[in-house]
Amino acid sequence: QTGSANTNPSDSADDEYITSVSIGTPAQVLPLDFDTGSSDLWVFSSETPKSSASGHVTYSPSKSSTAKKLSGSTWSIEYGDKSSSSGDVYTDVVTIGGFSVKTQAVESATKVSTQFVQDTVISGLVGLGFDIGNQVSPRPQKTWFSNAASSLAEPLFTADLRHQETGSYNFGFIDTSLAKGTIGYTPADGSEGYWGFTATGYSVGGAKLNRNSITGIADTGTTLLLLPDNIVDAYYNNVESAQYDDSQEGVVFDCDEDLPSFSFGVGGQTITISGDLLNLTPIEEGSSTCFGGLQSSSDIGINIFGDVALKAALVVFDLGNERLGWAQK
Ligand SMILES: CSC[C@H](NC(=O)[C@H](Cc1ccccc1)OC(=O)N1CCC(N)CC1)C(=O)N[C@@H](CC1CCCCC1)[C@@H](O)COc1ccncc1
Repeated sequence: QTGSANTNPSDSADDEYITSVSIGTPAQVLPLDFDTGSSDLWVFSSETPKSSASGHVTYSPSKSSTAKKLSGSTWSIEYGDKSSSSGDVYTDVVTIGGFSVKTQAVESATKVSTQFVQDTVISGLVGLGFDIGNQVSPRPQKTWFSNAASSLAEPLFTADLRHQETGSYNFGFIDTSLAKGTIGYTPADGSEGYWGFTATGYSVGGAKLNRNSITGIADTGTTLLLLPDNIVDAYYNNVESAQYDDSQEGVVFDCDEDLPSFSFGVGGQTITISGDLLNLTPIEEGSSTCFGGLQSSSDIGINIFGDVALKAALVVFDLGNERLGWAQK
């Protein structure tokens, strides 16, 4: 069996990618953010304070004949951007891209932080990280993919995120036609719950790859490419107008600059992110100052190959072989 779901950028900055998910009987369809950087499936629900839930699609377990309360279970999660949510837990049928998991832990939010209240394009997250990262207590729950893996044709999924275009998450199969290059595989480290891996080197503007390895995570739930300061500096030294903007908390530059590409090596392949994928958006509507897609990871303590990097590739999250595959798109 397999599943295939379309995913769409949330706005002109490709800030988030939104995928429709069906929960319960009859199906309640919610727009969710698939996040390989976390391991909880949680949703805005009938238990979320009305003031917080306004503008969001919500899940009502009481309207689902297959919903069951997981009594005594609670959850609480905080993300890298300091957003947070918490609540209690139900199990229900969850269908993604035509594939159904009958008894999936659906974490219902009784509390959400301001960022989530304001972010009305999504009604929650589908964590696609490793089960060890699940935040339900007293008994941690499995992710939707972990529950699905044993019934899928192959225990893997692929992410094909695109700039201002519809992309896809495919489960149980690899559609190699989505990629131009060969898929290069490298071991994945799931010990922290993330999809950790090591890139073997990098280069700016099409130069030869150096051999400075970068250990980080492949994270669909993070917008930017977040790397060490020395790499960020080496990149922006090539951008005449680049400067650090305190209010934006990042490097900005003139929108009409021709940005160099950024390449990294992984699994014997070279993934090149074109300059225009690294020029995210004007810092404000109509501004001629743009915010960079490559920013520093120094205050997070972990390097993150987020959507800016993932958009350049077809990425295979291969749980069965504990490996990550990357192919140029
Ligand atoms: C340094 S992880 C920062 C990252 N959150 C982002 O990437 C957000 C995403 C967003 C949210 C709302 C509107 C627009 C964009 O976007 C930005 O932070 N930015 C984009 C816009 C830009 N102008 C400023 C910077 C993050 O916590 N991801 C987690 C999932 C995320 C949570 C928030 C909702 C969307 C999904 C997750 O994968 C990684 O969890 C951790 C990473 C490291 N240790 C702990 C947790």
